[in-house]
Parts: sequence; C-alpha cells; structure tokens
Amino acid sequence: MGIRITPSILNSDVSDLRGELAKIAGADWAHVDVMDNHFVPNLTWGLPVVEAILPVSPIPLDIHLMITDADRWAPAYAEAGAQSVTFHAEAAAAPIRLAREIRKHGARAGMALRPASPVEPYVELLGEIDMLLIMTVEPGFGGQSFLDSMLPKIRAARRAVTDRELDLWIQVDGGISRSTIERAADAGADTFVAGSAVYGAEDAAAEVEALRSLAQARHEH
Ligand SMILES: O=C(CO)[C@H](O)[C@H](O)COP(=O)(O)O
Ligand SMILES: [Fe+2]
Repeated sequence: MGIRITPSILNSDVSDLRGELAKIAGADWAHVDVMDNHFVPNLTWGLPVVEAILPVSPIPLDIHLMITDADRWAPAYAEAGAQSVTFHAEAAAAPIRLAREIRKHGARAGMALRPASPVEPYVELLGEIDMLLIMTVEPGFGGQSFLDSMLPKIRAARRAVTDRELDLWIQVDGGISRSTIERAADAGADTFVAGSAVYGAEDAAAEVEALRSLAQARHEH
C-alpha cells in the first residue's frame, strides 16, 4: 500500500505562500483548508487564492472544503486544476452527484467526515469516491491534539475498503505528528495531512521525510 504525505499550509507563513510551498516540494500534495465561517468557526481563503497558488506550487493541490454549500463550489476547484477536491459529507446535499462532477473535471473526489459522523451510513457510496478523509480533530483550526477516539473509525473504514476491494485512499487530518502517525497508519490510514508538525519544524522538508518513513515502516510491518 502506498503512503502519501500531504502537508497543510494552514499554519504556514501566508505572507509567503510561494516560499512555503517550495519547502514541501518533496511531499505528495499540498493540503489547502478552505473555511467559510459557517461550516466551521474560522475563515481562510477561497477559489481566487487557490487559482493564484496552483501555477506556483511544485506539487499538486489537495483541497479540503470546510464550507456549507459544497455542491455549489467544489466543482470549480476541480475545474481550476486542483488534483484532489474533498467535500464534507455533512455539507453535501447530493454527494454522489457531486463526486461524479468533481471526477468529470479530472480531479480525484474526496469525502470528509467530522469526528461525530460515523462511516457506516456512507459505506455504499465509497465506490463513488477516490479518498475518504477522516477528521482526527474537530475541523476549524490547526494545532489541535489528535483524537485517539477516531482510531476505531479508521479501522472500520479500512475494513469496508478491503471487503469491497475498493481503490480508495484513507486520509487522516488533524494532530498528525511523529508521535501519532504510526497509530493512524496501524489503523489503516495511508494518506496523512500534517500542518503544524511540518511548518513548526526547523526543517519542513526533513519533517515530511521523517513522517513518511514512520508511516511506511508501519505499512511494511
Ligand atoms: O483541516 C484542518 C483543520 O480543520 C487542517 O488540515 C489540520 O488541522 C492541519 O493542522 P494540524 O496538523 O496542525 O492539526
Ligand atoms: Fe484539512
């Protein structure tokens, strides 16, 4: 099973996004958290900023939409050229139609679950998406502690994917660091967002590689 490290630029130096993206050129995707102050109590950036950084990013963009009107906005991010667009299941009126529309624009479709949302109601639509994002903190802010209570949900998602022989990536987001990534990998995650761990490190590039080695070692176990 492949491993992907997708650092979040949420807590990077936003006055120099080009420079901050250059630091993570060795990662797989740059994770971009879009917040609307409705779905979550925080406001970040939207389509114009994503369009501005797409041509200067050395790696593809992974958009995490924490917005209420996902059906209306998600396809535009795919059309703009993001490689992956993830909407929240709780915010999508028609998740299957939305996933198909994202894929139609050539992007991978992701669906995210808040900590309070179980995976079971969604197992039948897993075949329609390319990635399931399991939030391991309450969405809204970087720098929070990893919720160990999400480990059973990651395991349940991995079982559902294995049982159905799906080609679906399982991403975890929130509180991923050297001290938590192995637990998430053991539970079945294969794609790891890390914000403060990467941008708070002395050497962001080295931190990406350290996280990658730890996760890879668990999957080879
Ligand atoms: O979606 C998010 C918050 O809602 C962020 O991607 C996440 O919190 C990353 O930051 P950190 O690794 O510091 O937890
Ligand atoms: Fe995120």
